[in-house]
Amino acid sequence: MGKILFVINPIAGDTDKGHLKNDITKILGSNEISFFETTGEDDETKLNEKLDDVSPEITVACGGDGTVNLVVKCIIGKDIKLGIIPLGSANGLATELEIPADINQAINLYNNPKVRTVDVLRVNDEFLCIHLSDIGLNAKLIRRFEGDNSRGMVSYFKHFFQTFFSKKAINYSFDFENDFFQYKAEMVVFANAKKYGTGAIVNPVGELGDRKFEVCIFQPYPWYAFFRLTYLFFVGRLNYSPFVKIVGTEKITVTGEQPEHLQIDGEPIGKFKKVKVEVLPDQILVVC
Ligand SMILES: Nc1ncnc2c1ncn2[C@@H]1O[C@H](COP(=O)(O)OP(=O)(O)OP(=O)(O)O)[C@@H](O)[C@H]1O
Repeated sequence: MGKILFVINPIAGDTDKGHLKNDITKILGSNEISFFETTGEDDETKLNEKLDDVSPEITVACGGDGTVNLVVKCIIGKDIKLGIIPLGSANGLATELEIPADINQAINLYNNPKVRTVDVLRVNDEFLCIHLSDIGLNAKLIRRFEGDNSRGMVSYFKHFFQTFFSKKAINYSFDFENDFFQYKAEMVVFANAKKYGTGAIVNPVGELGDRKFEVCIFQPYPWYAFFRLTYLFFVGRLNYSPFVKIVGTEKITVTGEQPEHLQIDGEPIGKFKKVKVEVLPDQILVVC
């Protein structure tokens, strides 16, 4: 086994990671291991320097989806495999890949690593998304929550209700290279995967390595449809709702009548009127 670099986000998930390095060294003692800690500032440049220095075979994101996204940005196009130790408040990709939530079991995977190929999405020619991105309702909620120092579940639900009760639908045009349509929508999801870290299955037909992604369009619905919609969300049957359109594609440009919040892999990116998404097939080998 070649070198393994562990990228630790010390603040992810708000948990104590004091034992992490020791646990990794104990479980993987016979391997050549190095560590890199994120600071939240200029991590991409610093991690790229570390990768040049260490030349690892595997780089393991120890954190949530934001840390995974950082590692993917730095290893894409290089001959380096991705690993994940799920330590974030949102571990959407790790859950999707069925990486054990038990940290020691997740570390133990590197004693006998098996890999699978996953696609990556490129957003507005600039950002990479490996899990889920969306514009509208959810992105606005994430932006509000991230901007609140008080975090935690109480804060999350406060922002959830504030965002939910002030939601509005706007007109979007959907330009698939060989098709074009317009809909009013409250939220548009660009889904490489199936489900959010909460377990809500936004894209029942999602597959991480199918060389395409799905556009999930949430249209406005009457209040009484809320309960069925929530049920369908959690049992993975949103494609049975008349208010949700799910379309598979390799490329799309979505243009809203006004700029809307965009989030990528759980990180708020800003407001955009136009969002172009394309799949980069078979980009990453991930240990799972
Ligand atoms: N040392 C640090 N101090 C402060 N912020 C950091 C640090 N290292 C990374 N970050 C920030 O952590 C975020 C990524 O967190 P990640 O998604 O992996 O975990 P998380 O627990 O799910 O976090 P969040 O709830 O913020 O999404 C990025 O916004 C990144 O800039």
